[in-house]
Amino acid sequence: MTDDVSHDKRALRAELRERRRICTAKERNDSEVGITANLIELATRTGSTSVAAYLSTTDEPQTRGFLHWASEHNITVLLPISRADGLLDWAPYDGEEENSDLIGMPAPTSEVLGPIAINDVDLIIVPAASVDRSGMRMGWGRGYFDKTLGSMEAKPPVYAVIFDNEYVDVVPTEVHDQPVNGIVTPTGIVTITEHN
Ligand SMILES: Nc1nc2c(c(=O)[nH]1)N(C=O)[C@@H](CNc1ccc(C(=O)N[C@@H](CCC(=O)O)C(=O)O)cc1)CN2
Ligand SMILES: Nc1ncnc2c1ncn2[C@@H]1O[C@H](COP(=O)(O)OP(=O)(O)OP(=O)(O)O)[C@@H](O)[C@H]1O
Repeated sequence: MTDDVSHDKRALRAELRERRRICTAKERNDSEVGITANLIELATRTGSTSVAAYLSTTDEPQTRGFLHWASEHNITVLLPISRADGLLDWAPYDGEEENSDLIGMPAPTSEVLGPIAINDVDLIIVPAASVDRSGMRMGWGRGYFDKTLGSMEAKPPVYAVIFDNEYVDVVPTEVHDQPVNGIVTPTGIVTITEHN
């Protein structure tokens, strides 16, 4: 059973990865404007003063416009750094130079805080490959966010950032998968009530 699900996830990820890869420059630009505006709206609406987010790669929904806005509005943003043990370290966004972490994701070069630093934020913005209408999230396949979210006792709102076509009826799920409270796309914010 689980093998079928992980096969389904892999196939779906490959398809979504390819769709992101073939996006045109114009599509990327247009989506960045919307994503930034909607992330700002979400942070404002939730009155967040401290947010966990991520440094996007070229193919992901772009987060840097939001990060820049947050730093200008005295909102602390923590960014993940992948660790070999499957947990995430966190480090504050400082607009300075970036590095690559051990799996080649962009990572901050500021002071490294341990995995529990995320417990203090008001809002968590996560990357995802796809989210379904019940809030189940499928990530990129290393379980980093499932472990992180699954280990938190009191979770603030968790929103995944995806493109509109990645919000689907159902994603394949396994027992360890953690749901999100909503999604942010280039065209809007959807809050999902089921599960939460
Ligand atoms: N910008 C960004 N930073 C992030 C994440 C992210 O998704 N985006 N992460 C979120 O967790 C963590 C890194 N997670 C990753 C998870 C998988 C792969 C990866 O290369 N996956 C394979 C597919 C594996 C499969 O299909 O089973 C691949 O894409 O080829 C890379 C990073 C931490 N930092
Ligand atoms: N809470 C957990 N404890 C231990 N292992 C876990 C946990 N969550 C996920 N895993 C393991 O991580 C691997 C990847 O899981 P999955 O395919 O659900 O990742 P994902 O949700 O796509 O990734 P991510 O959360 O990094 O974006 C699986 O082998 C799974 O067994």
